[in-house]
Amino acid sequence: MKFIVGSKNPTKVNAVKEIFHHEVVVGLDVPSNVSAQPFSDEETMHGAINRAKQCAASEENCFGIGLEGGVMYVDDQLYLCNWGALVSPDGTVYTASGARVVLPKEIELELKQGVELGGIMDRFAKRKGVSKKEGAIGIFTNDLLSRSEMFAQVMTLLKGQLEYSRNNEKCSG
Ligand SMILES: O=P(O)(O)OP(=O)(O)OP(=O)(O)OC[C@H]1O[C@@H](n2cnc3c(O)ncnc32)[C@H](O)[C@@H]1O
Ligand SMILES: [Mg+2]
Repeated sequence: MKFIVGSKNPTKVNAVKEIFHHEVVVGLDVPSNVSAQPFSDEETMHGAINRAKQCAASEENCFGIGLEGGVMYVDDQLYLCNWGALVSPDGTVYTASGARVVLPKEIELELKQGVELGGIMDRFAKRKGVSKKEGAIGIFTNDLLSRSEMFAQVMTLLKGQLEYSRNNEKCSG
């Protein structure tokens, strides 16, 4: 079965390949239909769902996957957040969120001025292409957890939910 991921970002495509390693996995650029820099759990989740639905609709009988990064407040502290969505060929939508990490105040201030986190992170970490490699989560965990590993965890949550619902359908059917 083919898995179409709504991004060409290697951290996302590789995470799906790692978890669905027996399947055909391809990246497809589709719009998230939310802000380039989502600013809440809800907006980030909808970005993931929008991407997954477009991927699932792009071909017959395939799975669509959307992975979306964003930021969200808990009280007055800004966190990095991540969401994933999987749409099965029958149109069922599964969602899961990833690990969160606190973002420093100076990054929050730049984000509030409308700058995307990807660009901010490169300047902050004095590295290039952070969003396509270790990610903000890699930088702020001293490279203990990469963006790809975090997305792989989200994919595990989605795969597990898909398997759970298939097993339960069998039991009740
Ligand atoms: O091509 P796409 O799939 O859009 O990949 P992206 O890197 O832009 O990823 P998102 O749209 O999901 O993320 C929204 C913004 O937040 C940035 N971002 C999210 N998580 C990040 C992370 O862990 N490290 C660096 N930037 C991150 C990202 O670069 C974007 O500017
Ligand atoms: Mg983006």
